[in-house]
Amino acid sequence: MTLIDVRDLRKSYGGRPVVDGVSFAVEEGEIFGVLGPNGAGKTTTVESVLGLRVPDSGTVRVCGLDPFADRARTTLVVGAQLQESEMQGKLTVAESLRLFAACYPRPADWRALAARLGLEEKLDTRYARLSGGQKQRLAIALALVGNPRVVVLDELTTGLDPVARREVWALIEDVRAGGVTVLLVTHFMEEAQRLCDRVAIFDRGRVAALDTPSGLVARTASSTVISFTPSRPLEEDVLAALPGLASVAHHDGRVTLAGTDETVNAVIGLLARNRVSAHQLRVTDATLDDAFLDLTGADA
Ligand SMILES: Nc1ncnc2c1ncn2[C@@H]1O[C@H](COP(=O)(O)OP(=O)(O)OP(=O)(O)O)[C@@H](O)[C@H]1O
Repeated sequence: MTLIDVRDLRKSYGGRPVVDGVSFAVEEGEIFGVLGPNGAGKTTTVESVLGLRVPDSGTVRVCGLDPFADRARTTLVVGAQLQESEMQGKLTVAESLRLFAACYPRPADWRALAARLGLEEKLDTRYARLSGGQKQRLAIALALVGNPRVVVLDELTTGLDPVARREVWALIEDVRAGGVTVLLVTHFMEEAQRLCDRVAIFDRGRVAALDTPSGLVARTASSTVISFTPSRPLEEDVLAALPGLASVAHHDGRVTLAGTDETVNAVIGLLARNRVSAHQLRVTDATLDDAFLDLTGADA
């Protein structure tokens, strides 16, 4: 069942299109990632899904509701952690969670949620006194406290340390196991690769590619990376003639080739024929990072 349906969404600011015909559908129980360079239109899109921005044209449905026209009902089924949010500085963590829980007919147990997000020691701390990472955890807890069917998380783990980031990933996996559908905007490739069932890569207001993380990686010209230190230098034109080769790099006597399985087999044959031994030969799969760069020509 489709829970988020976005069709031909368009939005311009000052005559400049920033979302330029975006379409995608998120199925129930999915963790759907939205990736893209800065300014690609990700936040504008997800805030349209939340009914916080009015698109110029196109349609958005969340759990069958129009999030703008049906704002009140939408807020009961959709939780959100926005890229930037602020609570009243004097409210404590417990007060914020109680306040939000009171807005929903079927709230989660906010104490358990606070504990899960490592906030139990901070329940009596005022918002203004929380660290950036603690504010971020509270924002995630507030997104989940209404027991939503869909949760939209914009830069979920920005500002969290690596340990906290992994804890939050485990929490999101639990949330999904509980049947919640997740729309996740992220700049962290590892996060997308680890958590997301499917990913839409945004580029200049459009969806440049939409697939599973492994499907996106498989599409890159350089799906395999081979690196080794040859016992003697190999001729550049011989390397350049390798089948399936996407790129060659040299660093400190080490050769790094990006290519395909065919390239790996050809390199092994080449080394054997030339009686060149390869020290520390490594063959690794390309990552979502490589796919992202291939598709957008930009860094995340
Ligand atoms: N309210 C606004 N008024 C004018 N321009 C805006 C407004 N909101 C966003 N933009 C512009 O729209 C473009 C897309 O912004 P958006 O925040 O959707 O991108 P993003 O992909 O989420 O970027 P980031 O990764 O940096 O968060 C940007 O160029 C931004 O400057």
